[in-house]
Amino acid sequence: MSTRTPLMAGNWKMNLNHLEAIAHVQKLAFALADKDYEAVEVAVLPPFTDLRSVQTLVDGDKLKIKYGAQDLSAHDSGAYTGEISGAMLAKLKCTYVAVGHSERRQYHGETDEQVNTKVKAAFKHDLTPILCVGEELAVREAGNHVTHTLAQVEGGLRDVPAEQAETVVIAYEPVWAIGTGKVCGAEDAQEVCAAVRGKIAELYSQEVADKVRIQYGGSVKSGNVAEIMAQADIDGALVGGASLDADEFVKIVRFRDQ
Ligand SMILES: O=C[C@H](O)COP(=O)(O)O
Repeated sequence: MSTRTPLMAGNWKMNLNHLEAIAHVQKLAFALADKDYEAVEVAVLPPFTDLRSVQTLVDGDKLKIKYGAQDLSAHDSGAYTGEISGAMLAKLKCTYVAVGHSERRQYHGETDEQVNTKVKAAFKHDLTPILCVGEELAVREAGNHVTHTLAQVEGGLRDVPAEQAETVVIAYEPVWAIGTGKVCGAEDAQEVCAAVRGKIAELYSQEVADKVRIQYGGSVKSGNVAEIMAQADIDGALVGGASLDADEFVKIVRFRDQ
């Protein structure tokens, strides 16, 4: 296990309205204790429409849980119907924003160039991007998963300076393991996460690479999280389905007890 502070982030995707979000975060806050936050950084990524409610709750009750968005616009403001800017997310005191999630790449055709622009937009507004990368099944079966994923890392971080890059979070999510119940074996996940760290060392320096947190995502549950977190280059999890169950997400945060 690494010495970097693990980040357990719940990506709610398009689930939980703002009232459900309040109840869910209250449940998490009730269950999590100071010792949990000392060991692990805990974050939730609710839908945009929940963020103001989550902010109000976190501020009002001085909760230690962090939150962020699932996407942001590459633009700061203007005629971009339906988009949400980094400035708007910063105003809501978001800490994180997911960028380039495979569902954005798949359903919205996001390219590495667009993802790169969004990574820069996040940094511009002092948000920490969670840069999502990972291969589809056919790529894995062809044995090209490492090359494919490293190209996404390089594309996503293009022209990002070292002082920003060292704060980025990379989420390695093999697409075939997302929401399918098929977990990438811990050693297979480690292979790619180690290669991602190596790529960051090559692009920047070993010092930068040692600081970057790399999450695994794809059917993470309380039953498999400990094995995943035991890998040297895995510093947390980006949890989809299992993060919608507060008790299960708390167990994932407490992976050391599993
Ligand atoms: O962002 C989270 C990932 O897409 C993983 O989702 P999942 O845990 O439902 O497989």
